[in-house]
Amino acid sequence: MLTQDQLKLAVAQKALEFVPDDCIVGVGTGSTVNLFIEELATIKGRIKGAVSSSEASTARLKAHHIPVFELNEVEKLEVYIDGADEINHHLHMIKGGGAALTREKIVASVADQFICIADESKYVLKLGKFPLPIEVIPMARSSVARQLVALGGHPELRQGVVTDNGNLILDVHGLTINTPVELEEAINHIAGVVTCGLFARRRADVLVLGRQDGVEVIR
Ligand SMILES: O=C(CO)[C@H](O)[C@H](O)COP(=O)(O)O
Repeated sequence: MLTQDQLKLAVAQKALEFVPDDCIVGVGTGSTVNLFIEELATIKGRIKGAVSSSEASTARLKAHHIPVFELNEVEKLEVYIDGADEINHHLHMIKGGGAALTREKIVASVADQFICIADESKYVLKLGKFPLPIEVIPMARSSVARQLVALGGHPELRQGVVTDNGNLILDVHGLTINTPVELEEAINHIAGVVTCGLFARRRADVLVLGRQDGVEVIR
């Protein structure tokens, strides 16, 4: 029986197959991506560098002497590699467990291919068991929370967390997510919401899924 960490390592290693030579790689955030950064360091001679989605990933990339580019210096990325908190068979995701959702969504938006790396515990029939993270401008915390309650959710302020952008995270429990694209748009239209952790409009293109019987690639 492989542990969750062993499954994460297996998908982090497999993800190298999706990294083209001479490219700048979009790099996500989280424990699975941390393992991917270790793997990326072993092939750093064949890439130009990375665009990072968080201060935490930037620090890890730099510690491995992988050049980190500002997104503003780069027109597009061939590939963006990131984890997820939940992913369904449409490759819609919930992300933001590491509070990096806004920068993740921005970097993912300029990538040709979004490769999601995840262990099988993340693969779900229906999104929503994992509370939906939403990045909120601090002054709008209460007004946004009230509108999320009107949508059927139970928002909870993530204690002690300030995002890399200086904002807050509301974790919304109990939402029924029947139509992820529509819900993502509805939440993103609430004044004061910076980004919602649904990645449905820009879903993953490939899921590299770590299972007990091997790594499965789902497109
Ligand atoms: O969205 C994220 C960070 O904002 C991560 O991708 C997500 O939380 C999964 O993290 P982990 O690989 O540690 O399970």
